[in-house]
Amino acid sequence: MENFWSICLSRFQQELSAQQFNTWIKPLRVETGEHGLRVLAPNRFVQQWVRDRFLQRIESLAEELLNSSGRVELVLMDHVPAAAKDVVQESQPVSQSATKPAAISNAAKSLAQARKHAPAGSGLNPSFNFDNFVTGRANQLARAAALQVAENPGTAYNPLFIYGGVGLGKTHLLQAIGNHLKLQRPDAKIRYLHAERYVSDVVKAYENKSFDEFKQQYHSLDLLLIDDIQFFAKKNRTQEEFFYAFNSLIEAKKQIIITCDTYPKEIADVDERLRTRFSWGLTVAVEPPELEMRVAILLKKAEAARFLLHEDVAFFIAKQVRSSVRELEGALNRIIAMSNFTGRDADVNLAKEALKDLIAVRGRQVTIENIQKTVADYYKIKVAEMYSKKRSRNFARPRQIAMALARELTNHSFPEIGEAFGGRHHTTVMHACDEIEQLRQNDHILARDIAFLVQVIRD
Ligand SMILES: Nc1ncnc2c1ncn2[C@@H]1O[C@H](COP(=O)(O)OP(=O)(O)OP(=O)(O)O)[C@@H](O)[C@H]1O
Repeated sequence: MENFWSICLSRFQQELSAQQFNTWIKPLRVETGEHGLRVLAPNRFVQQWVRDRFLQRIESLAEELLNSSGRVELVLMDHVPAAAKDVVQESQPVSQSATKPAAISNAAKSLAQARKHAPAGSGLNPSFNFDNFVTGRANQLARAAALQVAENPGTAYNPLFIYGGVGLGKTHLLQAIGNHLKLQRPDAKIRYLHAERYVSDVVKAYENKSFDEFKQQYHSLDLLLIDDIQFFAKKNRTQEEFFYAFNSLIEAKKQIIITCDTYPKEIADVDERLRTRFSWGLTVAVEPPELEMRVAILLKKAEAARFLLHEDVAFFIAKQVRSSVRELEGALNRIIAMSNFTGRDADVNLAKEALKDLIAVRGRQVTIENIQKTVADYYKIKVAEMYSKKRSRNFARPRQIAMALARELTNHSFPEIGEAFGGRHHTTVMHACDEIEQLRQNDHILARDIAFLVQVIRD
């Protein structure tokens, strides 16, 4: 079953955007049910969404890979007593087994009871915790702050704002905080949600004229964990509601933790008063992990999957996949799947084969031209300024960054890079590389920009 699911995950990863994959597919779990495959969703929202959009695909994968009839149950994962769980399956007609109406209504009652007495729907996924979060230079500050907040919610840093590129562990940390507090204080009202979910809750409250209920739900939390807040862009009504929720929670010394793909001041199309508030507490970055940390992550993930990963293979993967931990996981899953299906030992040759598309794409994509274009786009200047002699800082700095990235991400020599930048002398390129390296150490915004550019260039 584990093999089947890891293949499904890598298929979905290829077919969906990172955002969709992360939000809808990643939180699912699978097990063997009475009638075949059973997929568990962490909450009703995910359940509904997956049923509407992805269930058919999961069924066709089950048919293809497991030779099964393709029937898949889709049920809720947690907080639901056994009797009530049946109702969830029955009332959402994914499972076809018949239950008498009286049994349904009894079980429905117990579900309602369970909901009433359970802490506010948490949206937490217990598989993300501090123990399985690998720490290194790239994330040690973020982890320390997260742990501190999990230990002292509402008093340490409020809000805690975690930002960084895609697939670098922001959601993992957010969930780890929720799970940690849940263990310490089982009665705490904790809610994890993706910003898109908040937007859709606002829309629903609007449609149903149920803002009082909406407010009651959010303003009474002890811990609000909200993921990918950049999704609030241009959603004015959502921003307004969040502004009230934010003020009310902070005033009551309830903890808020926010993740975002960028630094608070730079979130596009979000009201200034919210952006300012996001920086009230502590803002911490997660950066792409360095080589040794990538290896450590791979070894940890392999161990969790009970797969023997040789260290040389881990180094091989870590050298190929540099930008995000999600990609690292995807690469590892491919290798595990290939090794399990062919019965071959997972050595470097097998890894090369399993990752050959990825290696080919990477090799093709990273060119000096691509770097120049990406950096120019990012800084909103013309690509021609990469070759021009203009010395104004607006052009010179992006040009230097592009040179440094060309050195870092391609095998070109200093003279070749100089040539590609309008025939500059190789010492100019060397100087640019040194200067950018210095700046990266001291200017965290620039370091963040460069980390982002590296991800885009490699993707
Ligand atoms: N330091 C780490 N140790 C162990 N696993 C990690 C680490 N960082 C990330 N991961 C894993 O990588 C995957 C992607 O991480 P996560 O979803 O938290 O990224 P993210 O930063 O929230 O991405 P996005 O911006 O796309 O939402 C997850 O499975 C997570 O468990």
